[in-house]
Amino acid sequence: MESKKVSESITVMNELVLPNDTNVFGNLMGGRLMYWMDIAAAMTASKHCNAPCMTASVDNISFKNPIKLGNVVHIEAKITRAFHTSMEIHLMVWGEDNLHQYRYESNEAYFTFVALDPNNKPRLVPAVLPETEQEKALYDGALRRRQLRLILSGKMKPNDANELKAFLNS
Ligand SMILES: CC(=O)SCCNC(=O)CCNC(=O)[C@H](O)C(C)(C)COP(=O)(O)OP(=O)(O)OC[C@H]1O[C@@H](n2cnc3c(N)ncnc32)[C@H](O)[C@@H]1OP(=O)(O)O
Repeated sequence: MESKKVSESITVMNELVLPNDTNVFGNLMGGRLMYWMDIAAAMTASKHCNAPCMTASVDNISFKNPIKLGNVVHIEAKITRAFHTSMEIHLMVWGEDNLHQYRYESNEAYFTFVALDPNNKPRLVPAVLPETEQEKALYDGALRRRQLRLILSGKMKPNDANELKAFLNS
């Protein structure tokens, strides 16, 4: 299976925060943002492997700054690395105030997707070819993040996580 570049599957999504999207403080609801992030990440995963994909896990999402009513939510989803049937997607989210022409960081997260075959069973995905320095750094870190999330979900024994152990002991 031929490797694919990160740039081949980037998704950029923009949404306007309307009153129905907000909480009692007049800011974007966290749950609505996670819904949009899931969609953006799923589009990147499916585009990378040309198959339908399921969300397998979501790493810690920390909300740095709330996004205000009337601002634009700008989401960028990029694949960092593919393993056998799973792919890690990195999401960056900004709020944009188009009237005053500035943007602010809202949050960042990693989602894991699994590609499915026509019988809804996991299927192999193409490898990722990182090109830029940032893509290479995200690619390198992906193996450790995968080991940590598999340990936390009870799917890997800590003793088997060699790269993570080496990193923690360095
Ligand atoms: C787009 C959406 O919103 S989809 C809706 C929400 N998502 C769902 O309902 C998914 C429900 N879960 C499932 O269907 C299954 O658990 C699946 C498809 C995610 C995984 O199926 P499993 O039978 O567990 O497959 P299996 O154990 O062989 O693992 C398949 C891959 O998933 C990875 N995986 C499984 N669980 C996790 C997890 N919790 N975190 C990260 N990766 C995981 C495995 O490491 C493996 O990756 P690899 O092939 O690259 O090594």
